[in-house]
Amino acid sequence: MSKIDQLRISGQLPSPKGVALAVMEISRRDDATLEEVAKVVQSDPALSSRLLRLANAAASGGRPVASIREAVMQLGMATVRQLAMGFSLVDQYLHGACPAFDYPGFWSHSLFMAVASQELGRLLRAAPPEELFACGLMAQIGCLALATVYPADYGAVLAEQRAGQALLELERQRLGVDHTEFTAGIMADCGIPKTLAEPVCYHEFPLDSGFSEGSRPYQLVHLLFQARRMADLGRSPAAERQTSISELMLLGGKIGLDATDLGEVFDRVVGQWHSWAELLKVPAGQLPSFSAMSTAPVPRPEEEADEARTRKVVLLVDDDPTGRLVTQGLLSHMLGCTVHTAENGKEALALALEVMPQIVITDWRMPVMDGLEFCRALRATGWGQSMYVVMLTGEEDDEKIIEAFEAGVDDYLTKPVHVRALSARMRAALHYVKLLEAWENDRAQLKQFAAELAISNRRLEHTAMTDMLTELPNRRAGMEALARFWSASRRTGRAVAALMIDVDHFKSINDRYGHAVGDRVLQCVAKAIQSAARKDDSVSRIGGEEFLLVCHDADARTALLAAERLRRTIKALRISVADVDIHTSVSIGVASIEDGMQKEDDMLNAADKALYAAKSAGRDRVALFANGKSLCR
Ligand SMILES: Nc1nc2c(ncn2[C@@H]2O[C@H](COP(=O)(O)OP(=O)(O)OP(=O)(O)O)[C@@H](O)[C@H]2O)c(=O)[nH]1
Repeated sequence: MSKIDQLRISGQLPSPKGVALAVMEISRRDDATLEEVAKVVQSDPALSSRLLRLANAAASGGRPVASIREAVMQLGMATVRQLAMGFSLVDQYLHGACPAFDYPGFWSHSLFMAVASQELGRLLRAAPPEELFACGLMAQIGCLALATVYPADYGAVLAEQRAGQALLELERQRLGVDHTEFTAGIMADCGIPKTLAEPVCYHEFPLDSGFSEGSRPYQLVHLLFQARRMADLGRSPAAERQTSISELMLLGGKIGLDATDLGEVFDRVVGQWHSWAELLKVPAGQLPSFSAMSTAPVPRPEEEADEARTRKVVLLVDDDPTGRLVTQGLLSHMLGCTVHTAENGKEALALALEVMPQIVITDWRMPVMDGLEFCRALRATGWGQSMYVVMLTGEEDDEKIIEAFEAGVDDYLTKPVHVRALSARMRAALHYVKLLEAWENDRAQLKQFAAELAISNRRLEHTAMTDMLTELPNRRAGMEALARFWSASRRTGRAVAALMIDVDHFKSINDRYGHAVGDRVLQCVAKAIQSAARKDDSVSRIGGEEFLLVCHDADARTALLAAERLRRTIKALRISVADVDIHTSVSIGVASIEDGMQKEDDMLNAADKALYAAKSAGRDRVALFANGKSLCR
């Protein structure tokens, strides 16, 4: 004999009493009439008013139902029996022996589920709404039964249960039986037909039911699951409501309920829940309207506040409008993403370029361009490389999944989309996006550092190679230029010449006018040399009042002519500083590349010798050193 049978025989299982029991007995007889049932019901004022209320709700819009007989006729014998049972149980078990079991809370939740089942049933025409009311009310009666029969052990089970953990496993471990078995047993005792009792027993895990999609039990089990989730929302903390709403929207899509219908049903259910709770003396908390809850900002922990400010952009591609709407709702409400939607890959590709999403969630099978083609096209672009792509698929086949990964998807999610699976996948996607952002940030910073470094290196280099007074290349730069010109000449066979220019009697300018005026004279001479030189020649300041001009493609004659021109230019300079006009002159030593010269220094030394000759010859003149001799002009 099963545990339940033993308990039933010993009278320990929760069971209806009084009028409900009598209704049950009568309705079991084949010759029972509605009049008999009505008569018994009338003897219980509480039951009478409750049945009248339901009958009037069922007849909404029509003539009000005033008599119990009419109410019983309207509801039908089976429904009256089920309701009588349910109400009888509520009345008897508002308190109990298990201190850990929240009896009023249990009935409040069951009542919410009853009203939600009824209203969903009315909308979807899945079963008579009043029968669904009774089913909703009794859907978790097994929990009450376990708390009643095993108060201590069940208390321990409840204490052990972690947030979000299903009770069934714990119950089986501790008690050797779970609440769904008790629910099934009690529903059978109450005469609830198997066609209703079975979906009720599977309502917590509809996917385990194995009911074929589209069948009536399938519809019922999902309807009850939806009703259960609505009831769960009734008691969930404010911070979790948006997640629950998103899940409800997802589930609603499965039973053909769009977001507007769902919102309307939910608000209606809450209203009825309150008046039923008053009637049955069970608590019912206050709830904001469905739309208020779905648009309320989600309270987030401190560390997530930044993330909330920078909403992630998601592109959702799905040709199924319901699936798209539901997933969009989950992404925006639950995860705070900005969601753009497209109906096929082609449309999505254009939209991706426009909105640059960080995450792409795409269906596989779509008209025009399917998810696989879309993903390949996206990955072929430069800008689509770093987007995180999740493929929605009904395919479980490994080969197919591999094909998707080869097309460039980062992850996949099996359809129908479940809220927990979507959240888990989105967690991974958001983690990737966060890392990518951090990396891009680092890269941008590195780029900036590199640019700053390059600028400062250029500045340093400029400083190291430039004479600060005249802003001409300094000696080091002048020597490097000389070496370059020399090598180029060697390579091309073209001539090269060096002109060493020295300001005459510069010391006396310093002595007479002061250092600052001397500086000014040096600047003016430097400028004059620079202006006289050809664009590609090299001018540098190689000593205090000494400059070097290196001319490419210049033989001795050309260099001499240039030097003479330069000497005259400087001689003609009128340098005005502090109301004084200063005139100066330069001596220039010229040398050009000659046979026998081994390196650039040989030419430089030759120019130096020529300069010495020019100075010695009286200054303000040009001298050439060629073939081992200096010649002054
Ligand atoms: N104002 C100023 N004077 C400088 C600078 N660099 C070197 N001098 C001066 O330039 C003068 C060079 O004098 P000298 O080497 O005797 O040459 P000089 O007077 O031009 O005589 P000759 O070259 O023989 O014509 C020195 O008095 C240095 O102090 C500078 O940057 N600014």
